[in-house]
Amino acid sequence: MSADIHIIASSGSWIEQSAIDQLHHSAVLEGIERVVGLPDLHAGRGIAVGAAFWSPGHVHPPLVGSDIGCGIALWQGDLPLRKFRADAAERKLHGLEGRWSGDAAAALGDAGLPADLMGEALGTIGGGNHFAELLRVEAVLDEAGFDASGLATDRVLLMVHSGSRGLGQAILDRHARMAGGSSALLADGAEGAAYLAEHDQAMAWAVLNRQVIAHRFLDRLGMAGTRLLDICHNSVTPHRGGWLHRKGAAPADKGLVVVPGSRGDLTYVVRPRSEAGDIALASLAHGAGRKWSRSETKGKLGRRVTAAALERTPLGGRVICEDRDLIFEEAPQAYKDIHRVVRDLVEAGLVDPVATLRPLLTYKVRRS
Ligand SMILES: Nc1nc2c(ncn2[C@@H]2O[C@H](COP(=O)(O)O)[C@@H](O)[C@H]2O)c(=O)[nH]1
Ligand SMILES: [Mn+2]
Repeated sequence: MSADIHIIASSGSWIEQSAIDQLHHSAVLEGIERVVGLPDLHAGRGIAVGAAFWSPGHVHPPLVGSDIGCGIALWQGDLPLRKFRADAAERKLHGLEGRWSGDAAAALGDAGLPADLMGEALGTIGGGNHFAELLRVEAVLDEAGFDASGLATDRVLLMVHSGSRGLGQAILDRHARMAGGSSALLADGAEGAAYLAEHDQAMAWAVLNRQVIAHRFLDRLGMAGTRLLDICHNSVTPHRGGWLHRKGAAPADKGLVVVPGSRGDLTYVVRPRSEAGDIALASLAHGAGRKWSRSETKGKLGRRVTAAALERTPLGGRVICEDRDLIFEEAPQAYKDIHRVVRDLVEAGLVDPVATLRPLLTYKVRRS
């Protein structure tokens, strides 16, 4: 039997057939009863990204994926925007790839995690589309919502997108090996419970990771900061008596959400509508979503654009990315139109936009 599939996107939105095919494959997995595709839907490695899946009694580790707990945190720095200098910030952002010099064991212990749980990777962004980005408020779209958000128009903001690094991958691999052919685990069986316990640790580790990354960046820039939100978009959590898998989907039941476009486009801060009910499985788009795969992007841009040109963005932002392949793979052109994605969420009655944010400097990786 196939689950009910609901896709939230207008007819003009960019949704590839391969992503819809992947939703159909997931819809026949054991115990899956509801599937929702969000406007950032795109094909992933076997499982569509930008989607939510609900089952009354089964948990499927592949529907969360390898980067368990991946998410986005938004911090507000105490540096007044008028004092921000991109050249100085760029000079200061060094030495962030190596091991954190803080007390990882104590930080892990304080977060309720084993003191030796991958302390060596704590506070590192990782590769792919993970990033840390400095931004400022571009426009206030809802005065009352903005006042309640804690955001200020005259401060530098820091957005951190990272996850559980190798930890989530190891958990997924272990359970995939044990499961053999089928990915279904009974949530109240021994193996399901073991996966959920490890998943919860990886979620907590990822939240702590984003916190340490933010502290490292703020510290380098000589700022203090306050965390305004932290939202996981890869998870499986209890929902309406069953289990809700989110694969690249932000929760609509945890307060304000940031929906980033790309390093060359705006980010939206949105307030989920409480009256939206469960039409989207309490989930929202977690970004713009990819329009082109990584290899496609390199091929399409390779001859037309230089790596140096990609170090500056159409909105005047800067990019620190000393990995030549990655700077192409993550080019703004590879992503869908964020304004359209957010408009689809608004038209579906799921969110009210509060503000937009403009990127000033995006940090991906340094080699030295
Ligand atoms: N502001 C920025 N947004 C970015 C950047 N790179 C990607 N993105 C957006 O984030 C989501 C994250 O997707 P995930 O599937 O990897 O979790 C992606 O869909 C883009 O819209 C960036 O450098 N800056
Ligand atoms: Mn992510």
